[in-house]
Amino acid sequence: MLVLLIAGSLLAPFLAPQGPADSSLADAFAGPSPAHPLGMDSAGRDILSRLLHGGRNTLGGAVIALALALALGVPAGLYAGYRGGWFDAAANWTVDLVMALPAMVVLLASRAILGPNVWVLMIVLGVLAAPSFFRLVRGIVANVRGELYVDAARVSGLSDARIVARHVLTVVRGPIIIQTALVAGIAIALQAGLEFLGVGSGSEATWGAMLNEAFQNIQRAPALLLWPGLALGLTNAALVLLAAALRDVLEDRTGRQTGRVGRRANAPVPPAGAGAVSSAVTGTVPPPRTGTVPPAEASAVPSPGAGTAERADLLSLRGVRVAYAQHDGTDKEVVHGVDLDVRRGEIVGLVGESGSGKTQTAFSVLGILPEGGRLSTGSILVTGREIAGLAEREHRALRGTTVAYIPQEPMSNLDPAFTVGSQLAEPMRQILRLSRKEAAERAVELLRQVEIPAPEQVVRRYPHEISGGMAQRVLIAGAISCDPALLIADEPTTALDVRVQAEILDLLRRLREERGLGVLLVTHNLGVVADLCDRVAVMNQGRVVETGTAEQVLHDPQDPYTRDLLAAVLDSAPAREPWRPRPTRSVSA
Ligand SMILES: Nc1ncnc2c1ncn2[C@@H]1O[C@H](COP(=O)(O)OP(=O)(O)OP(=O)(O)O)[C@@H](O)[C@H]1O
Repeated sequence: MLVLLIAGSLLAPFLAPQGPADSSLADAFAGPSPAHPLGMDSAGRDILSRLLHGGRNTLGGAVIALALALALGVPAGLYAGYRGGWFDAAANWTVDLVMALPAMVVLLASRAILGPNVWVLMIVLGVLAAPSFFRLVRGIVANVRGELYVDAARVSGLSDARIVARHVLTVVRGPIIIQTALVAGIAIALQAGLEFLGVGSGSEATWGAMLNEAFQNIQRAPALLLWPGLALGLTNAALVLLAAALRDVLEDRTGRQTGRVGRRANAPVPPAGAGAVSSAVTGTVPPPRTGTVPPAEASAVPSPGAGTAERADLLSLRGVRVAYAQHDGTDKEVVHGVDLDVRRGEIVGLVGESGSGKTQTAFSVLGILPEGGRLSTGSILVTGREIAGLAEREHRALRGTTVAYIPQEPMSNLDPAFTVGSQLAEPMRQILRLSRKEAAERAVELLRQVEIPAPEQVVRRYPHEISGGMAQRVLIAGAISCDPALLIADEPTTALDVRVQAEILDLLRRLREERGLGVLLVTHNLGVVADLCDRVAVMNQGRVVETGTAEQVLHDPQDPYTRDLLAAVLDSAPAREPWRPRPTRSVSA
């Protein structure tokens, strides 16, 4: 539609039956005829000709306003955002000043001073619109400037111009295109508004001037309003749709690039207040952050070929397949029919190299597959109950109470705005319906259970006041707070130093013994498996290639992939002596 409107305006001299100002008073208000398909206006001018020529002026004016706004706003925003310093301060000050001016008043004043010329008004409008581009670009560039990859580019010797062209422009280009479409719509509407109010030049045909003229004759020939109104409405609608479509395309592209990391359940908790916070702490993992419930589980059906071997009492997967919908309408399967069992009181390691499908398998049990992902077929029994195909609401009720989750990065899963105690207490108040006092007491008790010294003080601390190891214990305390039967731990020790890792593994072992918990431990660390797990399932490329007791799999691997995995462990180096403090030596001269 935009292309049609623009082409019609550009080709106006060839398409229009006559000049926009040619009039024949005898034909005033004449209806449509073969020579004048849209009829004549109050001065006997051909409406079609005025519409086409008016498009030239209206759209041309908007192009001038836009070009000026872009030329002023974008380079200034790039420079200010990238360099900062005095230019940034001065530019921000100027922009604040311009934005504080009421646009309509400035336009009216400009007309009084510079004369009633529509092009001049569009130049003034361009200056007034430039700050919106400046702010948009400056904000994005200032963020990108702090990214590690920009530092890396600087360190590798790239010039500033090259860094801006390569790393910065690619990020701001999308928002600029969207903003351009929106500002174009605003420029057209403002210009038409000015003409309608009679503030424009009046001598040139524009859609606004046509509206003005039609409005003056609304009693006599209301149909005159139709054509300029339609042209303005369609142009603005087309621009808004274009902006929306561009945003969808560009967001989709960024989503595809970053979606996987962004949607991992161990990504930072969104700033959604205590509810979201507490869910991370309890292991009641929040639903996918994209805001849409995964269509996933609803369509899952136990596969006919699901294995028939005896199924474990706590967690039992048969023939579980996870697939992601692709943009071309096809499905990409990332987990291809996994069978897995965890019995009560058992710790099962799910091992495999990065990308082998461990997390996708765990997420399918938790019902938190990222957007686009779904459990396509398979059966998942949790404490004997089939949860494949469960609605999101029912799945949520299971999380925390029956299945709890311990994420990988403890610090990013605690909200810096709340104390440890309140983050632990909130879910217990909601799920277990404990009073504030009972929940606070139980939070202290839980911290004691996970061997945090002085728990009465720790509950009052904020996450930045505790260590990474302590934060992981807090998350474990949260995970067991609502007494689940199954813990799913995703690389729970990866972010911790070796000594703390060993303590956390001891803690998991003790919890299993005391509470009879079953644990599914997602890891690629075979040392952790050897230390902690009773049984192991080895995954490769979305399939379980070997299962067995930890002893069997680690000492007598049957599958070539497992053998490769074990061979890749650098264990031939002699173990270091345990660390001991050195005896103090006296230093003699
Ligand atoms: N949102 C997604 N869309 C499409 N494919 C995905 C998505 N998330 C993961 N995958 C694919 O699923 C496969 C398995 O990923 P998964 O996260 O389960 O691996 P993993 O074994 O847990 O690896 P890691 O140890 O690195 O976390 C990978 O090939 C990955 O590319």
